[in-house]
Amino acid sequence: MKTMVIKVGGALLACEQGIERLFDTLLGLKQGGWQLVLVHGGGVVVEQQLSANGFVSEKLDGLRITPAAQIPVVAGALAGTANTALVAAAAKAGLVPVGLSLADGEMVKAQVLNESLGCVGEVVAKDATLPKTLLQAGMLPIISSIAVDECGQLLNVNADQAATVICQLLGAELTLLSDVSGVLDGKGELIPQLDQAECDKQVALGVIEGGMKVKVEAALAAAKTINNSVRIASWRYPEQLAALLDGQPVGTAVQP
Ligand SMILES: Nc1ncnc2c1ncn2[C@@H]1O[C@H](COP(=O)(O)OP(=O)(O)O)[C@@H](O)[C@H]1O
Ligand SMILES: CC(=O)N[C@@H](CCC(=O)OP(=O)(O)O)C(=O)O
Repeated sequence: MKTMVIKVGGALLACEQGIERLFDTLLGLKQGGWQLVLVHGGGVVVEQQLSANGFVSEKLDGLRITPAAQIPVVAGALAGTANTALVAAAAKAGLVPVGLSLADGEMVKAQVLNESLGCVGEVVAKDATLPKTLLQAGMLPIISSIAVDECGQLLNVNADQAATVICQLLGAELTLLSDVSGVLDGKGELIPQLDQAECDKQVALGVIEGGMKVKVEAALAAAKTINNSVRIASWRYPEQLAALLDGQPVGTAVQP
């Protein structure tokens, strides 16, 4: 059976209608014969909860600097608030979700990415037993981007990088759904196709930056591993979800 990893992030967690439409789409894809894994971020929820706890948060090149004192709040926001909200909505839509984080079932191996970012992790694929077992049972794994390293330290992983690693783990297709309709050029127009050379050019020009730079780099890494294009599109627009359901081209195709 074909497997697709779908990643959602951005303001989705604050958009009830968006969540409902997403799971209706996932239900349609499942009925169309796809095995699905949902990987999620929730930067908006992280920011709300850090600020409610009196923390100020900063990003560096699209990655959140995560001091050790903040990781309990970040883990609570992503593996708790965001994950359970998505599990609840998936169950309501008639799917059989299982809420997980990257820390479960030895799916990945994690380590600190760079001491200067604090408790931020980088991950590589390890053992696919857990998600494969759940998929065979017809369930929908919903995975947050919280990992644990070999010392038992909780780590905050960018959710696009988390999705790439789960895609690599399963040899699955990958679709990254964001707030924006895809990668945009200097005039704000959608770039339908992007390869490494074009990506390097747009990054050097400063057209692709911040969270989108992290996303495109994660998409390129995944595309090369699976030797297939990776889609960057949006959960926001019903017509993009409909196209995804119909197997039509949508958003930006990142080419290996
Ligand atoms: N060339 C670009 N095309 C589209 N978005 C871009 C581009 N460069 C930077 N961005 C920014 O990247 C954001 C998407 O990245 P991010 O916020 O990390 O998404 P998500 O939270 O969905 O993972 C956009 O909302 C936009 O502000
Ligand atoms: C290290 C790092 O940047 N972690 C991200 C994890 C969540 C995420 O990636 O959320 P989106 O997909 O909504 O952007 C963060 O703390 O915001």
